[in-house]
Amino acid sequence: MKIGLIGYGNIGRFLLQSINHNHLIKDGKITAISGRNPELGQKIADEYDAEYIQEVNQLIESDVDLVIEAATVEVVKKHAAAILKSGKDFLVISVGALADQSFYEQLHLICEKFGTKLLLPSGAIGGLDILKAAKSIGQLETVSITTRKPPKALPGAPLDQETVLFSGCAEDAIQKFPQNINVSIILSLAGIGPAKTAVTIIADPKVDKNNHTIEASGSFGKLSVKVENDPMPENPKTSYLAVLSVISALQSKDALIQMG
Ligand SMILES: NC(=O)C1=CN([C@@H]2O[C@H](COP(=O)(O)OP(=O)(O)OC[C@H]3O[C@@H](n4cnc5c(N)ncnc54)[C@H](O)[C@@H]3O)[C@@H](O)[C@H]2O)C=CC1
Ligand SMILES: O=C([O-])CC(=O)C(=O)O
Repeated sequence: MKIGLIGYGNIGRFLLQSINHNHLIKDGKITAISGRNPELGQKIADEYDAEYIQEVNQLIESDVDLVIEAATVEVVKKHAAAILKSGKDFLVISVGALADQSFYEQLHLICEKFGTKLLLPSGAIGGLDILKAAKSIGQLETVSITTRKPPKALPGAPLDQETVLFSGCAEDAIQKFPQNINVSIILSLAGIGPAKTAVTIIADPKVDKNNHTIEASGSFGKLSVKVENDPMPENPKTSYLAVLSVISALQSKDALIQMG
């Protein structure tokens, strides 16, 4: 499997190391990378024996079988449709892009028509299988996520006191924190949607991990899951579990939610 990668930041670099150097994906190799900084891109491409392609449009025309996005919500919004129409599967980590229901449905139709898959790994959270089961024929009534991170992991957070930065629905949370609360959107997709999923974001100088607590209730009973994530060494905003979920999705060529 030839893989194209968009973004060579924290997650992208970890994937290059895991896949191209440590051979963690059987028969898989990142053969092309695309990103905004050509000088750095070429250097990283050389280091990992890949081709540097500046424009995503050219990556779409290349011979890769699967594209991984490890960049931003905006990149997904801009390129998802064209990637899936080109016959390539698309694995998205900035799942916040799918908060817009009409965009999500549009991609679903493209996947059906072009026989491609949108792969959405569980990212920095878990427990989504329970939500999916709970709503299969039962009633899933409430779903919430409380994210508690160190101030340095959240934009605009005061450094010295516990502060609630956001309280509202996932749809609004991802607008305000597009780099920090993608987890609320994968949770919404597995559960009751971004308008009904409750989100609280707390900056807490007393914690050193990225904590996510998910609570849900419905005809199945009640759910409570807390994950205390170690941050990535080079980007405290991102939890290590997020990149592990990408590796896991690639290893099984599967993901929690698949369209198409
Ligand atoms: N689903 C989840 O649970 C999680 C999702 N994320 C999301 O994953 C994404 C990547 O995270 P990190 O690697 O930690 O971030 P990062 O900031 O270390 O790397 C992102 C890279 O994307 C590049 N980039 C920005 N705009 C681009 C464009 N238009 N075209 C190509 N490259 C572009 C940047 O230059 C940077 O190198 C972020 O959107 C982050 O919010 C992060 C953690 C958990
Ligand atoms: O990595 C995390 O803990 C969560 C995160 O940044 C996101 O969902 O965007």
